[in-house]
Amino acid sequence: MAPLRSIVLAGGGTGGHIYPLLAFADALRRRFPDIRITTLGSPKGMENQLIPAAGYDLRSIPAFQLPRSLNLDLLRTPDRMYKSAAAAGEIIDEVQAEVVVGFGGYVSVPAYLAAWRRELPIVIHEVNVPPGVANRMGMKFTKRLAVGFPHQLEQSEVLRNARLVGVPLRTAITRMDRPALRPQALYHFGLRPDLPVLFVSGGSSGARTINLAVAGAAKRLAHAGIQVLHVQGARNDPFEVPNDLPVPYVVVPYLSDMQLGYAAADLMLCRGGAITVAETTALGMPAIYVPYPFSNQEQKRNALPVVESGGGMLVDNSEMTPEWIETNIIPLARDRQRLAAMGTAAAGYGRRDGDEQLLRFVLEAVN
Ligand SMILES: CC(=O)N[C@H]1[C@@H](OP(=O)(O)OP(=O)(O)OC[C@H]2O[C@@H](n3ccc(=O)[nH]c3=O)[C@H](O)[C@@H]2O)O[C@H](CO)[C@@H](O)[C@@H]1O
Repeated sequence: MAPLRSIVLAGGGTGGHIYPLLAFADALRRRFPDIRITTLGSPKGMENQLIPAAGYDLRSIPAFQLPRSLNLDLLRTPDRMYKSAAAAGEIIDEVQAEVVVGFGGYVSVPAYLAAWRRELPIVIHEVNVPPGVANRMGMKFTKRLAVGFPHQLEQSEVLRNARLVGVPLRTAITRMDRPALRPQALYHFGLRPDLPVLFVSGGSSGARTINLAVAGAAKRLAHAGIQVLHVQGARNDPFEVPNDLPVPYVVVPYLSDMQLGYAAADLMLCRGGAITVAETTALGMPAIYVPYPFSNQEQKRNALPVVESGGGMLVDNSEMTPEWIETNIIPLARDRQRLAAMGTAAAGYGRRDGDEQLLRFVLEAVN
């Protein structure tokens, strides 16, 4: 099989689209050290921080906003879409890309359109049910669809014939030896080795409801001997945590080295974003999922199979209160046996080879 020489990866907006793109870029680089990897992003998304920091070439193309629901008139009318597609096409031509792989987010649509006009192979990676608007538009241009989870094949008509590849995850996470990294991670955050750690993260943007509930339960958690490592989300308002707690409660705005958080944690409290679920299960991390309530139930669908297999708990956003935490999280965090059983069940659902499986699928498309 001839080596791939040049590829364009498109995806942007939040971490949920960008981290899989980066993990896939790493897999490409490992397999084809000389490959030219060009990423397409929009001027304002998180890709502008995350992609250059990971050492990849990011090209911005003019942004245009898609509606939350699919409307095909968009493909016929707006100038801005064609301006974006022209910009994407110029980049595709310049780098002589052999294939375009998209991960969703508005910026993927012009990349799909430009690749289709050039008759280049297009591969779409989708992690949600229902699929995101951008990827659903992309499906007009290609039948090469890859998904992250088994439930997507069952629950979405348009994804029924997709290839199940899993989610490309960062090797810092998939290749991590959690027990070995734990002492360093605890030291890094100033946490104690003798008490359980609750790791709180509301996805790439943070989650206000979870932040306020956990902060409101800070005293009760601390007096029960439970430490908290709390990622508040870079753009979220700060919240008050009492400063006279008997055990550590550590607040950080964002974790670039997410593996350190996972290594320090005994139990996670999180939203149900697809990449988060892929990571917790790949690591066998017991987790309490609080799905974001305003996104077509997609986060509930992500978390439900894990919870049904015994790997976690599911809580409605409206029930996420300090009282719920006291009643449910405190006993769980202190029950090592139950945590271990949940972790084993979560690991049974998780997979670590999404990057390699997607690479295989893309190479099939090119050859
Ligand atoms: C509100 C909303 O619409 N959220 C969507 C968004 O979630 P969101 O963008 O929050 O993405 P996910 O929860 O799927 O993934 C978050 C990613 O950010 C990383 N991370 C997070 C915090 C941090 O401090 N450091 C860090 O590295 C996590 O390790 C993970 O890799 O995209 C997901 C994937 O399309 C969807 O399933 C979610 O429904």
